[in-house]
Amino acid sequence: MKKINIAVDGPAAAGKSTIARLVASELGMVYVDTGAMYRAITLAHLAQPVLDFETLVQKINLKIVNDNGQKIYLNDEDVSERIRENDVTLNVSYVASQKAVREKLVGIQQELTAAKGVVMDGRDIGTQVIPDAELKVYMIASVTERAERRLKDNQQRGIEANFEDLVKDIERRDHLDMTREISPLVKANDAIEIDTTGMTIEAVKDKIIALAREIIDK
Ligand SMILES: Nc1ncnc2c1ncn2[C@@H]1O[C@H](COP(=O)(O)OP(=O)(O)OP(=O)(O)O)[C@@H](O)[C@H]1O
Ligand SMILES: Nc1ccn([C@@H]2O[C@H](COP(=O)(O)O)[C@@H](O)[C@H]2O)c(=O)n1
Repeated sequence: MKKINIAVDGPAAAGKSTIARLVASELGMVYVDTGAMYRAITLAHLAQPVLDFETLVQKINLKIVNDNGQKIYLNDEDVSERIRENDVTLNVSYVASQKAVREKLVGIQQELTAAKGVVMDGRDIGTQVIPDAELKVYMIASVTERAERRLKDNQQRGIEANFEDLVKDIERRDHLDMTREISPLVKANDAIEIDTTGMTIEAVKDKIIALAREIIDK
């Protein structure tokens, strides 16, 4: 069976991580959520806001563990849930726009994908991290559907949220991610766009599995 990498990019709350995790599990591939890595560095920044980013990224110890989903450790502390809280979400796009942060994380992400067999989701995977990925998906959904999904998410996590604020935050983060100077969120020329508005999780997962199998089983 041919080993491939799958890049899944798209705006906030489009469904990337959920689907990428399911696709990786069904195909026996490794799943990497790169947003969690930017969120972990944001958490470190919030703890030491005066530290410059070049020093911060050298000082911190980031560890990703694939154990039936992905866990992320910052200086040996499991921060997988903490990074989803509102203070991190409000600051992550700013931190992710920093050159030193992107250089550090893209380097780690490229090491993780060098041996193939990875489903990686984020904003710049198909354009910057693994431009040679055998399959690239650009996942979108309407802002209202994405806000509804994130609202349910946050409620399940016990994170305070309301629909109108989520619409604003999603639009804010999309704008920041799409207009930043370094590695903006943009659909790769060879990416397949999937609009998941109104699609079930299962239907989206099956669509990507079918696309992947066309390549793997060639
Ligand atoms: N097709 C779908 N239909 C309904 N709900 C979905 C669908 N895809 C994902 N979801 C739900 O939407 C929420 C957000 O999905 P997910 O976190 O995977 O999005 P994301 O694109 O990775 O977001 P972010 O980039 O902000 O981390 C999750 O609760 C997930 O279960
Ligand atoms: N490859 C990536 C992944 C994420 N980001 C930035 O992190 C923010 C949080 O990502 P989520 O997937 O957890 O929403 C995102 O809004 C981006 O600003 C990135 O720059 N590159």
